[in-house]
Amino acid sequence: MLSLTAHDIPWAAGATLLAWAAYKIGRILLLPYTSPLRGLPGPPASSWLFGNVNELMGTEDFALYSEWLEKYGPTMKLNSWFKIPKLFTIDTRAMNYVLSHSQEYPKPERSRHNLVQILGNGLVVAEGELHRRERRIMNPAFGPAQIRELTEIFVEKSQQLRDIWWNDVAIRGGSARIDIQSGLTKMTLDVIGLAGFNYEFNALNPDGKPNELNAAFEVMFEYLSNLRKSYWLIIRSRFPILRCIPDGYSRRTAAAHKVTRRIGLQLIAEKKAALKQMAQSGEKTAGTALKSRDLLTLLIKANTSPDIPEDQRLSDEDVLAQVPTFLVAGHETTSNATTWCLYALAQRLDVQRKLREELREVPVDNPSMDQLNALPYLDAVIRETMRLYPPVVAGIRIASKDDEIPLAVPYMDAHGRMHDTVRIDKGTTFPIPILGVNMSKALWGEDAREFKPERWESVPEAVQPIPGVWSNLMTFIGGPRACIGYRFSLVEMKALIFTLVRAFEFEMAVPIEDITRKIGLVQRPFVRSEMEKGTQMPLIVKQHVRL
Ligand code: HEM
Repeated sequence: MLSLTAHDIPWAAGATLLAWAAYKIGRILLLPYTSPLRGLPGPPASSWLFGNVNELMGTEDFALYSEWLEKYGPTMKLNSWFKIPKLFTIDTRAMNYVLSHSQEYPKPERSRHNLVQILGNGLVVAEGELHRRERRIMNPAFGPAQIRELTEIFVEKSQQLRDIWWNDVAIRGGSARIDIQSGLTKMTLDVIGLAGFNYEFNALNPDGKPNELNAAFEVMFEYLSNLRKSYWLIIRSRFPILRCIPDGYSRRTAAAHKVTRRIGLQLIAEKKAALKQMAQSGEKTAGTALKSRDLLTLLIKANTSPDIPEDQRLSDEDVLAQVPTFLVAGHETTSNATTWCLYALAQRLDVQRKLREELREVPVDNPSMDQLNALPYLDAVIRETMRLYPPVVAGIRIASKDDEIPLAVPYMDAHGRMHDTVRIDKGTTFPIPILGVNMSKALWGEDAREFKPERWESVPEAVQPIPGVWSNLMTFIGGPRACIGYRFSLVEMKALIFTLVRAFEFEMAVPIEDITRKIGLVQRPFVRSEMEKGTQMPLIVKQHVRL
């Protein structure tokens, strides 16, 4: 009989570990021959090692995906490293299935880990029962009535940005090259500070002091922008065991998290005290009424409402986690979308003129939400921007069990057999190609890649089944995990475009081919010949003189 001595145990453990690793590696390497995805149509791998990875890294603007989608149909197999098959589909039924079964298709652990570094442990990363509870308590704060109340802030801050640009342009004789993205990002930070927490960032104020919360977020964004460049960060996000090794990133993000935590706790304490005072005095004074419209106050109010059973309420830690979530999720997304909107208008001067004519008809400078929503061409321009330039270009989910995903468009395998479902194994990742669906020629027609606000006068039948929460678009995705802040960002964007396009004319400052995009949390613009300057969108901004 075989007996192990104490001396043999490390060897036995080592051998078991090796056998386990060999088994795992063997299984991965055999996936091209064993995966249920192997029968799907798709492009051949350009090499055994890289699969299609190199081609996809080199593609810009989704061009290669579009080409393959046209060639292989809406559901295909792409080859990852070692030719491991990856599912890629823009099939509307498949997406609807995955998005509506959000409990069975959560976000993969590694993307949640990366999101936590920037957004905190809030709604974006919560899963299961906690997510359901958080969503129930937070939904009312993002309803139309609440956004109506916030519109005043959107308009005021848009006007502050307009006045800054107006002065910049005036001292240069009525026309100047301006990096519009920088001003827009400051504006949306100020807005989310005030509308989210009644907190003044003063980012637009040229004489304002550096803000420590803003500085903390810059550190977190540094983590994010390095995520695609640093092999160490990529490996660390895939192998959780490595995360305990301290490095510069983890030290800096931990320090930044300390700052957001301290300020978040202070804000929560202030809101609770204000609500208590309001409850005691029994009525709203003008000051408290104004303060009580911010998202955090509404969330705290909803969390203590008698409609929510005690055991369903969020802990202070859960409420605190929403502070960085609102700030990050609600800040650069909207400024980014507005940047691309002005870029699109700078290329289509006819659209810009038509829009300005509509906006100039409005007799007030401070429109309400209802006045903004009643402008049909502004609405079409925003929809078209959100279709062609979605700030978040893709999402990702992972199957928590073996499953069969239904398809609207069946696929034909290599043996000529038709399939109206795709079989997937537990652990299969499911990308949500937001940009791919928004730009699909099969769904939107041959002119899908063109900026045409007029298309919204009659949208094609084919887009009706797209499972987006807003406007047949995937921009805010759909289902129980759809963007909670979509109404907020749409009205904010309308206020910005309303104010800026009435005051200025926008033209390209560099040739169109010189503008490129890089994808981080959002797709940011860069100038090819000035990459060292970082993200920017220079446009020629001219004071609009009414004839
Ligand atoms: C143009 C602006 C915006 C875009 C394009 C956008 C896009 C998205 C997308 C695509 C998701 C889903 C991510 C995923 O599950 O993979 C999402 C979720 C979310 N967004 Fe937005 N967003 C925008 C503005 C906002 C604003 C203004 C806020 C808050 C003030 C916000 C808060 C959130 C939150 C909390 C979630 C998580 C929802 C959940 O999982 O239940 N977003 N957003």
